[in-house]
Amino acid sequence: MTAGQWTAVDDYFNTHLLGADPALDAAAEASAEAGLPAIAVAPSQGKLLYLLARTSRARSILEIGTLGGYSTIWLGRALPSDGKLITLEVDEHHAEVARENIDRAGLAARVDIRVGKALDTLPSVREDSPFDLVFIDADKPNIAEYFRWAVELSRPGTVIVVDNVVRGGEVADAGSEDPAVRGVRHLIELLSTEPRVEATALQTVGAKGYDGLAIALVTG
Ligand SMILES: C[S@@+](CC[C@H](N)C(=O)[O-])C[C@H]1O[C@@H](n2cnc3c(N)ncnc32)[C@H](O)[C@@H]1O
Ligand SMILES: [Mg+2]
Repeated sequence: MTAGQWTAVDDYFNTHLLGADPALDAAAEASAEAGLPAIAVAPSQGKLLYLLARTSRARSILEIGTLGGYSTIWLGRALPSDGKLITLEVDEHHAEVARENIDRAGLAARVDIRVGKALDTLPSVREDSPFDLVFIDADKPNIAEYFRWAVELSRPGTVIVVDNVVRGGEVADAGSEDPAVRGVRHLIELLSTEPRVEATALQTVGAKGYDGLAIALVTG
């Protein structure tokens, strides 16, 4: 299997299962033009988030790591018109680009972007909890701490999704000194010992390369 094949299969699935999407295409283009890094979820992963939110009938969503709002738009679309999504972003420029993208997608009324380090802004979202779905996609060294917060802000039935847990396969290396790998390994340890969740993790390939995500259900 080559990266070319992964991309071809992604293109094939996306053409048939996702179709044209002017608002998301515009968000991706505006983000690239504004100089944001190309680290948003892939379209098929965005749709997975959307489907998970629909499946769990989410009315309130918390996202950690907004970038240009690409995943925010997917998640925001899954909400009913009176639903709410809070997204946390440290970079004011990213947040500004996201605001425009989310506005263009017609979701401004449902989405609240809070700027600051997530560990500083998370206490402020306690009053909006419990959330029905939490998507963690920010800096990886703090990923376990974000997961702890996600569980605190959940109820039984909440779905927690954590992106980018494979780190090019290095996650299996117990000796890695990469802070992102160590952060993810800390998360996996927490997932295996936290009695209030059941979890799994999946490796993924596609146009955006090799990576993976963890999914947890809060059970107690
Ligand atoms: C991978 S990107 C998010 C991609 C986005 N979820 C998507 O798929 O469209 C990670 C984002 O987290 C932000 N970030 C990094 N450290 C952060 C922190 N301590 N608190 C909040 N956001 C942070 C970065 O600025 C960046 O915009
Ligand atoms: Mg990600």
